[in-house]
Amino acid sequence: MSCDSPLIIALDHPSLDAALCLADRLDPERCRVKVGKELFTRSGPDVLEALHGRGFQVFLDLKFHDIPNTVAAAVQAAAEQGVWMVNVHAGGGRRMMEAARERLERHGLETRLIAVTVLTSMTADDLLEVGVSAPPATHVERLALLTRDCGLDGVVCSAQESARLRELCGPEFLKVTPGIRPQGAAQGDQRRVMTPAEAMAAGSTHLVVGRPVTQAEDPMAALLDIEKELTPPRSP
Ligand SMILES: O=C(O)c1cc(=O)[nH]c(=O)n1[C@@H]1O[C@H](COP(=O)(O)O)[C@@H](O)[C@H]1O
Repeated sequence: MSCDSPLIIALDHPSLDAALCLADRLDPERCRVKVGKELFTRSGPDVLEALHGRGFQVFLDLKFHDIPNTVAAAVQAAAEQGVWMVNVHAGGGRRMMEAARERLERHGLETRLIAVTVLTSMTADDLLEVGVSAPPATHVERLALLTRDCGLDGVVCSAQESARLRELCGPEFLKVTPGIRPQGAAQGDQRRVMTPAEAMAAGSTHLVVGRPVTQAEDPMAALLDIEKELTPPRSP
């Protein structure tokens, strides 16, 4: 099933059963889902098969970061399981990203390949501590340009960086943005956040939303509230 919603719901659950319980409360025509490290490490590829069977397009978010050959093989393995999108860390560098992209091309795999720039939990101080003295926005720009140059489909970034990246890399370049917080929602461990409407206005192409939907009493209602916020009001 294909889906044209920009919403990607992060199934950050500790077990296959818990993730499917949540997925069964969502509509695959109104969102895609993201499977991350904890869920995949616990459940393995079974979770992908179960979600595909329910009609969801899946973003496999394992943020690969290793030597080029290892990452290319991992990206191929993900794509062969039919995932819609997979990601690597842009910090892995040009040869790693090019190897991953070339591997997909060589095997005719159409999975979208994107790269994480600077995690939305990172502040300028966090970057400084790992040897990056540039402000987060500058480092994101550098990594996004490198990612585009390597022929990837887009980046994961904070919505606060989407507008600048739309200018630099063009509107077609995917800007997948976590750190989305509807008005009044708890920020949690996220630092560079925006509301869904602000993020789309800034040029994000996809919004990754976790806890504001998954922890809601009625997840589908929370998703529809976000959808409503994104739909421009009709003129009278
Ligand atoms: O790659 C990601 O999806 C990601 C990158 C990033 O920089 N920040 C970030 O929060 N994420 C993921 O996006 C989701 C955000 O979840 P919430 O903070 O609960 O909305 C989590 O699954 C994170 O792993």
